[in-house]
Amino acid sequence: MTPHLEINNLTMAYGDSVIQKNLNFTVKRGEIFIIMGGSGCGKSTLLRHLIGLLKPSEGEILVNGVSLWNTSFEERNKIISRSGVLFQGGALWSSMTLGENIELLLTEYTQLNNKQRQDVISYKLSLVGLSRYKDYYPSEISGGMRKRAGLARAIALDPEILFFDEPSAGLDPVSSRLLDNLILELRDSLGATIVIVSHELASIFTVGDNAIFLDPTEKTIIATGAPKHLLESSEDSRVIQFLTRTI
Ligand SMILES: Nc1ncnc2c1ncn2[C@@H]1O[C@H](COP(=O)(O)OP(=O)(O)OP(=O)(O)O)[C@@H](O)[C@H]1O
Repeated sequence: MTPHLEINNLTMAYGDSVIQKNLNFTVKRGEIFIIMGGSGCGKSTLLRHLIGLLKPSEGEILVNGVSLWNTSFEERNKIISRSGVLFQGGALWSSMTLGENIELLLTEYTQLNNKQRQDVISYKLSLVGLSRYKDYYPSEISGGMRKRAGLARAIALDPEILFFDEPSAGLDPVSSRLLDNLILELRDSLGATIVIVSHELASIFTVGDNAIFLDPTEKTIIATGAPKHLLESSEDSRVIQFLTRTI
């Protein structure tokens, strides 16, 4: 079966500054895949490449077997429109209610009429436990609720693949655990593939089916596998140190 994502010999750079090189990995359909590594190693940069915001210096990214950059502009936009993204902080539009935040995407990208849009908004907010908050502004709800609202917006267009950048950043341990449970529920109910940048160990071990570990010095992947398996069997001190740290 074709992997949902296939990354071949990817090198990423800002100008002359190479961030990571020779990255090779695949993400299976329906998998929760974690991109991990210490601060500044290039996790968010990789995520920005996977969602088509940045163009590789070398190598290619295949989505369902189709190269993201070796294709037409229209085809690339079509691929990108089938993915949902939750950036750090939730990134909701603060001048709009939660309902309006979702509605904007539906108006832009679908032909749904007003009644259908309201039904989708109610359904997506109910999936993340925010049914009663449709008319609230982001500033009127908690940080954990804002993350969930961002999640509702990320799934507004029924994406096949979801990308999350540090979803539990800034959350207390309880909200973080609730968000992990929600991510698992969404994977099961939507059947979506989920790619998460994270350095939160509790979250990595709870939701991760598979993972890569980026190293800032070698500037490439130094470990691949299920996080629990890496913890038990990796012999690389950098990986073990990361997976057993206490902060
Ligand atoms: N737009 C940019 N232009 C130039 N350099 C950048 C840009 N964005 C990030 N970088 C650099 O690329 C490197 C990787 O950054 P990136 O944010 O991808 O790392 P990260 O692993 O996600 O870090 P963190 O865990 O701290 O969020 C860093 O050295 C950063 O300074």
